Order: sequence, then C-alpha cells, then structure tokens
Amino acid sequence: MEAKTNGPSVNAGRVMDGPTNPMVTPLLTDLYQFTMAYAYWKAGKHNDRAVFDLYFRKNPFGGEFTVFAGLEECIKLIANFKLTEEEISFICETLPGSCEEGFVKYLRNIDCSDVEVYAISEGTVVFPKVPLLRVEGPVAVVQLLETPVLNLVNFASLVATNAARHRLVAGKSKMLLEFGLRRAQGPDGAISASKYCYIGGFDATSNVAAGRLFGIPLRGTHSHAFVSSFMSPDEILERSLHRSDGSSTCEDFVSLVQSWLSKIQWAKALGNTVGETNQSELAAFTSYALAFPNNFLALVDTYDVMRSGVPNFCAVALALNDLGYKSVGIRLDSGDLAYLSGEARKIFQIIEKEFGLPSFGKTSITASNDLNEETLDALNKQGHEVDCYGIGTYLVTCYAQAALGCVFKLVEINNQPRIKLSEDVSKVSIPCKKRCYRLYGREGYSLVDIMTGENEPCPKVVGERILCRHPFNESKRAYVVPQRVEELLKCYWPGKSGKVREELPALKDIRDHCIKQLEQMRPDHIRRLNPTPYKVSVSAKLYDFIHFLWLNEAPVGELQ
Ligand SMILES: Nc1ncnc2c1ncn2[C@@H]1O[C@H](COP(=O)(O)OP(=O)(O)OP(=O)(O)O)[C@@H](O)[C@H]1O
Ligand SMILES: O=P(O)(O)OC[C@H]1O[C@H](OP(=O)(O)OP(=O)(O)O)[C@H](O)[C@@H]1O
Ligand SMILES: O=C(O)c1cccnc1
Ligand SMILES: [Mg+2]
Repeated sequence: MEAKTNGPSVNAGRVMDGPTNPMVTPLLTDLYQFTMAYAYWKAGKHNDRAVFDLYFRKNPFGGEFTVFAGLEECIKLIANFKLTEEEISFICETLPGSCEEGFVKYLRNIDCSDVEVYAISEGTVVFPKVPLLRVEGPVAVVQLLETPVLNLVNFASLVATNAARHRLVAGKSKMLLEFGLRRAQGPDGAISASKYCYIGGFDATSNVAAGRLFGIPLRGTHSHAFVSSFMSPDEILERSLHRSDGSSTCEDFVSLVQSWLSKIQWAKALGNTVGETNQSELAAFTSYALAFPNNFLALVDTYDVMRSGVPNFCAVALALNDLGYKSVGIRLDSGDLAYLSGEARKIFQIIEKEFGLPSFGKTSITASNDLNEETLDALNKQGHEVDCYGIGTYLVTCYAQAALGCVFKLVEINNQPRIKLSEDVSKVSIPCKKRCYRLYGREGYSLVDIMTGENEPCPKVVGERILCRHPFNESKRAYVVPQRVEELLKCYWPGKSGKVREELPALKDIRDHCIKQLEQMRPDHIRRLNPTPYKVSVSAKLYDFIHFLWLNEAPVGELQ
C-alpha cells in the first residue's frame, strides 16, 4: 500500500540544522580524543594545523565498489559542534587527574569555525584509499571529530552499498521496499538504514518515522496476523461499497465477492482446480478491500497460496473490478518464490482472458521472506514473476559484512606531510594534503582515480598523457589520456578560507546521483562474481614523495 505523503518534511539543504539523531553531539567520541586534546593543549600544540583523510582500505561484500554516504550528517555535526557547560563539566570530571581552568576556557570556545572540510559528493561511487573526506583545522578539534565522523560514514556507506548491490541484482524495473525496522540494530540502525537504503536505490520504506523525517516514500502491505484474526465473512458488519466513480453503491460487497469466488471455482479455463478456499482468509481480504478499495493488496500465503490465497484474492479483485476499482496485487512470504510467482501469474493471465479484465495478467506480485543478494540472484536464474521485493533483515543489518573499515589518518601537520607505516603495505597511509580526480575514457566510463599533491596542476583534458602510478607497487603504472576530468573533493565546509560552500543536496537528488553513478560504471567493476578492481593511483610526483618519506621515516635495521 502506498501512503499519502506531502513530500519531504526536512529543510533540505539547510546546513544549520543539527544531525538527525540528537545523540550525535561532541561527546559522541572516544575518550582518547579528549585526553589527547588536553595533552595537546598542555603542550601548546592544540592549534597546530592538521589535515586528516577519511578513507577505507577494502570494498565491502567482496565487491569492487562502495557508495559513499553520511556526508550530510557529518556537515550537520560540524556546523553545530559546540560543547555545553554541562558537557564541559562532565569531560573535566572524567579526565584522569585534575583539569586546569585554562582547558575549561579552551573547551568553552571550541567550534568548527576554523575547520575546513572537503568531501566527495554523497551518493558517489568510491574506491579504496581515496579520501572521502579531508578535514583540516586545529589538531585537537579535528581529532575530536574523528570518531563521530567515522561513525556517521561507516554504517551509512555500508548499508547504501548493500542496497545498491541488491538493486543491481534485482534489476532496474523491480520495485524494492525496505522492510527492516523490526530487525535493525536499534532505532538509529533502523532510521539510518531506511535513509541510506533509499540513497542506494530502494524505492520506499515501511518505516513511518523515516518517511516523516526524510520524505522517503512509504509503502506496505498487511501481515499474517490481519488474515488470521478473521474467522468468517459473517464478522463483516459494514458490507456496502460505493462505486469508484460514486455513481451508486453496492449494498453487499461480501456477497459480490462470494459470487465471484464460485464463478472462479466453476471456470473451465482454470481446469476446475479451485475447490473450497479458506473463508477466514476471504473475510480478511474482503475487509481489507472495503477499507482500501483503491489499494487492495493481499498477503496470500497464510493458509495455502494456490488453493486459497490466490483464488480468494482474485475473487475480491473481480468484485472490486465490478465497482470500477483496480486491485494492486499479492504478496508471497514463504515457499518457493520462483514457482509460486509463476503459478500466480498464470492464474492472473487466465482470469484476464476468461473474465475480460484488462491487464489483470500484470497484477503486481511482491515477494518477501529472508531475501538477500543470493536469493535474488537465484530467482533470476530460475526465472520468476516477482515485480516487487520487500527486504528486511539481510539488508539493514548488513548481514554479509558487519562494518566498513573507514579510517581517519593524519596526512599533514603544520604543512609537514606525515605518513603511517605498516608491515602490511595496504595499511601504509598516503601522506600530504591531496587533490583527487576521476579520469574518464572515450567510452564514457571512468578509468582511474588519481591523487596528486595539493599544489600540482589539475590534469588537463586536451590530449595530455597522464602517468598514473599505483601508490605502492613500482611496476604498476599506466598512461591515461582522459576525455573528461572530474575533481572529486569539493568544499562542504569552508571554515575561514572564504571558499564557496557546496550546498547539501536533497535526499532524492543524492539518490538520483547514486543511481546515475552506478549506471556509468563499467559492468565488470560491479558484477557480483570476480569483479575487476577499479584502479586507484597517484601522480608520479606524489609517488616519488611517498617513497622518499617512507624511506626517511622507516628506521634502517641492523643485522648482527
Ligand atoms: N526459488 C527460490 N530459490 C532460492 N531461494 C528461495 C526460493 N524461494 C524462496 N527462497 C528462499 O528460501 C528460504 C526459505 O525459507 P524457509 O526454509 O524458512 O521456508 P519458508 O518458505 O519461510 O517456510 P515456512 O512456510 O515454514 O515459513 C527463504 O530465505 C527464501 O527467501
Ligand atoms: O524477511 P525479512 O527480509 O526480514 O523481511 C521482513 C519480514 O518481516 C515480516 O515477517 P516476520 O519476519 O516478522 O515474520 P514471518 O517470518 O513469520 O513472516 C515480513 O513478512 C517479512 O517476511
Ligand atoms: O508492509 C509489509 O508488508 C511489511 C512491513 C514490514 C515487515 N514486513 C512486511
Ligand atoms: Mg521472517
């Protein structure tokens, strides 16, 4: 069922609103950010100018792409970053040892007015190592932001990617409904999942609060409890139904349904296969149709899909048709969804022909019940007649992967590039305040992302060959002559730089952007089985600098 909404209730684009979840405050951080802030302050280092990159090292779900999400909430946190007196007292009581009065004064004055945030647009398809956010500002303040910003981006991007993956398997034409509220990890897990599944390409949610907060379309059907709560059609007291055009009234809709059921039972075209159906189910469907004659959709698997649910649905739909109403469809919530959807479709087509019901053969079939990428893929391979999927648990809990591993690493302090070394090369950070570009090829697909130093010239489009180097593997490099160059990091919070701030787009625009991005991806990067890794590179100059710094910082071992 489609809910009536009046469009988004949020003030899309107004940065000054706080984060959606009131729990997102400056205290939503790890204790060590405050202990370090104190130590920085004691050392007189708190205002050192630091640059941090937020990035992940590996795409989730065994894939080769990620959808970046959570930016709007990060900017709302940053825009409203201010400690209350009560919060300051709590921090001072909490810090080990005594807290000097000067630090209290310092905490009173901190905000993000001197912080600059550059970010990739929300909904963009992104890849490992490329900064999704570059946060620059006084080191103590930027470190306080580390934990909340990671918290806001990690789940958002994970669940948006999960949704996008479900959309890719389901195909463009299917309706995807997010049904996860009851199974999500608490209220914020649920609200966030509804928001970010919508960005990732879902069409609607059953979560009413998310519908109101974000203007996401609301949809739903009804439950088994509704069906089994009825005992017999005799329970239905108000039996009249106006024709859809209001021209007359059918005084006994229940009897009209019964008469259609017997016509179905006698229909030769159905091979006399329909016997007695469950009367309590028929009563439930009839009641639902009386309540929502324009939106009649029935859950048909409470008793027996083919022997009862589908014929009962058809009887009610035919009765509604007599009065000028078009029924929406059925939901299947158990059994072999490929087989049952096919069998139901055959019945709808026969009814269309037999009783002259235009387009009844196309009646919508919704499927639900522990669906995930694998089951959608299996259904596709078997062939099925499902038009719409309702997906909960596996989608919103990100069952296939618990977390996206975004990290927040210092890349520069007081204009000095910094590097974090590791035995594991994939964990070595890429130093320097950087610019990031996406280079597009002749066929319109993006070929490679390249990171350069902040002051290197922007790659040119006019037939110039650009050397793109793997950041750590000397032998991996390629020349690229881009047809189009897109700068990825845009200024979303200018601090005191005087730069123009990018507007935060409306949720629907973020979703459209995400869908367009996925359409523009080379198919082998986004396929489910053995996808091709997308290339992420650095300029020759940055490559040389990374390796110079690496050698400089790594102590030389001594063998004895
Ligand atoms: N054709 C199909 N191919 C692959 N998986 C399917 C197909 N049809 C349904 N499934 C999946 O198989 C699982 C069936 O779940 P389960 O074994 O609990 O049976 P059920 O149909 O829910 O039975 P019950 O009526 O007892 O609840 C679900 O995860 C469902 O999504
Ligand atoms: O299966 P999910 O992907 O989580 O989708 C949501 C499920 O929630 C509802 O039933 P619920 O699971 O509460 O009860 P049921 O399994 O007994 O139908 C609904 O009928 C779906 O099956
Ligand atoms: O509307 C539905 O059909 C629905 C909503 C939530 C969970 N399961 C089903
Ligand atoms: Mg279930």
